[in-house]
Amino acid sequence: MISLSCVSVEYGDKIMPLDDVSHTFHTGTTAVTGPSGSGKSTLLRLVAGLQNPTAGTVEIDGEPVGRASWFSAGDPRVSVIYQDYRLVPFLTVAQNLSLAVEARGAKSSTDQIEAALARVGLPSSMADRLPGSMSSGEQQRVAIARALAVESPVLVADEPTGALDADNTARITDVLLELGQSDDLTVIVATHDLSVAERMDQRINLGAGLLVAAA
Ligand SMILES: Nc1ncnc2c1ncn2[C@@H]1O[C@H](COP(=O)(O)OP(=O)(O)OP(=O)(O)O)[C@@H](O)[C@H]1O
Repeated sequence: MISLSCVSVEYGDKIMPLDDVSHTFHTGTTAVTGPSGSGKSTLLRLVAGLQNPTAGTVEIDGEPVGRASWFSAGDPRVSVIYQDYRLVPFLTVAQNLSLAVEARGAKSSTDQIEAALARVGLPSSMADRLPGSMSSGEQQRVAIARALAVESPVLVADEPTGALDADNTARITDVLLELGQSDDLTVIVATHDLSVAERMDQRINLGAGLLVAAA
């Protein structure tokens, strides 16, 4: 359970995308929608511990999210998935996953990497491919597998289908839904795509600094 209590974020020039927002995210998938600039990415960064709120608190299971600093890669309980995948282009799929695991101070194994790939529907034969030789949808699956390999209970995905066609959007949405339903993960997805948002278990909408639960 992720709790935001009275959270505000103010940037310079009095830009205040989040103004005294409180919300609880439960296991399963939640879509965060709202117009461009409404604070969706800001909200995800707060949950991931990549940015501190100006006011208020963010907690995961009652423990504060790690304070963001130049020395921190964010809260280890949270993995971030980006629209542009952010895979290291000169490392194989397996090496990309190992790097993420080892950056968190753990040891990676072939079994663990193949299991993470299988959970997103990729065969182990893809482990030795370079990202550039894969389709956009496959690269996004690798990025999700990387997030799974580090075994974080929380996934935040910032426009994960923004660069994908309709078929791949549907497939990646299937993967995220499956992770929320069968793996008991808390998955928060910022999206402009209402076809993605509609399929999530819960939806919230941001606008004018406020957060409104959506149907
Ligand atoms: N580091 C920053 N410094 C100053 N202003 C910022 C910073 N980061 C975000 N903002 C501003 O805060 C507001 C919210 O930005 P954010 O990226 O969270 O919105 P968003 O809903 O994710 O937008 P989009 O859908 O276009 O990605 C915007 O007006 C943005 O310009």
